[in-house]
Amino acid sequence: MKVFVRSRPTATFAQELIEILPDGKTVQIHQSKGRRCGGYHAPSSWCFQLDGVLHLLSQEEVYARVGQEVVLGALDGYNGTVLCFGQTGAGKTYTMTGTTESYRQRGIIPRAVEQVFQEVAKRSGHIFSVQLSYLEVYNDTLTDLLSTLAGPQNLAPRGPVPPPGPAPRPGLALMEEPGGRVSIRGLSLHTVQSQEEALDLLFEGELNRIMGAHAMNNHSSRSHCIFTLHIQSRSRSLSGSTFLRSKLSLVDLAGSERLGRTGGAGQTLQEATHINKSLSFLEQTILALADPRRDHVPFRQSKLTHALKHSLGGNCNTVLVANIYGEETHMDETLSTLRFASRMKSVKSQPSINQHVDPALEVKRLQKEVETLRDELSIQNLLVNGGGARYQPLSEAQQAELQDQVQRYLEGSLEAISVVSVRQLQEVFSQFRLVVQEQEQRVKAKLSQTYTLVERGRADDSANPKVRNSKPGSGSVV
Ligand SMILES: Nc1ncnc2c1ncn2[C@@H]1O[C@H](COP(=O)(O)OP(=O)(O)OP(=O)(O)O)[C@@H](O)[C@H]1O
Repeated sequence: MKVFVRSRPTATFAQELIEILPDGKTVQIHQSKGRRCGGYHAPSSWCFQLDGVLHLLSQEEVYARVGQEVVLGALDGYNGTVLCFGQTGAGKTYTMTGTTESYRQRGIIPRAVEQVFQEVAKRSGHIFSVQLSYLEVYNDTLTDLLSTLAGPQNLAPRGPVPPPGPAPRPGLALMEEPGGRVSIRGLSLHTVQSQEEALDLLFEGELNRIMGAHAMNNHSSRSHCIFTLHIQSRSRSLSGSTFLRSKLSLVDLAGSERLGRTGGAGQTLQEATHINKSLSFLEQTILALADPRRDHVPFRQSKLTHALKHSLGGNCNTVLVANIYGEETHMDETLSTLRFASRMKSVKSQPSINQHVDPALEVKRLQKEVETLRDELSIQNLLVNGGGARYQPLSEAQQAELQDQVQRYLEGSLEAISVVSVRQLQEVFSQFRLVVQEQEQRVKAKLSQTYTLVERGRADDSANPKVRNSKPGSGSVV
């Protein structure tokens, strides 16, 4: 897995405590004097090796490092996930969605949508279909952020067909299918044809997200959100029945909070408890995934980890952005975010292309192949074993049938002529000869309306040019 660290810009960045090494990939944390970590005597420094430190980089630069490759992979049929993780207020939503105040500050999701549609326009050799869904996990409950827009046709086609009339909004449920695949029953899928349509849905979903204010962020996400693009593509040139289907999941996790610091009470406190609990389950899951001796990974401990089962490792290209707020007062949170990041880095994934076969098209293809093989076999039998059929002339009806086939073949309405005997083969060839002769006659007749046709090699014409006008607007052709 790829892991980056992004620091939120601040005038009071703790540069003595957070050292970014010149390789741009290593962060060293130095202990401040007399400091203890979590009640223990902490070592004097920690070193974290990552894939990149995104310090004071613009949204565009962050996208180029974090998002571009994963999006290209998704268009090639690989599942991809980008996750933002970190303490509250460290810049996860800014990284993932950006701000609506300025177009330049748009985040990974709108840029990924833009790149997907740009690539779709470039790849004219493929037919693409793009659908999206937007899921929220709030207090361990799943919510469809786009359910208000979902017609019954958009709901995942599982379970009994709903009765006509306004669709009741079913609760979402995580379903584990026989092959271990996790799907979310009831989550609406929306087909989008353009970047604009996709962004409209993103903003609609954003409006439905649960946000709250607390001492450290007055616009804090109180839930985990998973925006997913479902991409399907089929080659225009290959008439085969295979197609590619991939999922690009863009995940904005709620931030970990130290309850005393955020000053929450009542609902905010309850939310924070849920957020911290689900993040701690996420850490346990990552720990298990990173440990090759563990054969059980506790994905089902929480809705968040269960929903992310196929987005963490497995056959997916996963990138984590660990957001930190590099001020001295947040050193404990920074340290724990970096620890999470380095655990995530040791999780192995094996990205593989998601190729599928369309069963209906595959049956048609196989039926056609069986027919062709049967025809070839009967010709082979006739050629090898002989047999009376070869010498029997075709009946008039058989000849007419073949003639009709040849005509339709030449017009383009018939893909192949069906031939099962040498006699028929000969008849097809003679039909072709007839067609060519008729064409020749027609061309000659047309030319002689305008030109005088002269035979090549005639003595009195030997000095003639090949085409000679005999009257204005006409000539002769050799
Ligand atoms: N790289 C950055 N550049 C400019 N502003 C930033 C950056 N990162 C974060 N901010 C600003 O910091 C504030 C908090 O960021 P944001 O809401 O993204 O944090 P968060 O990690 O999503 O918090 P929470 O977990 O509480 O939802 C926002 O006003 C955001 O615009």
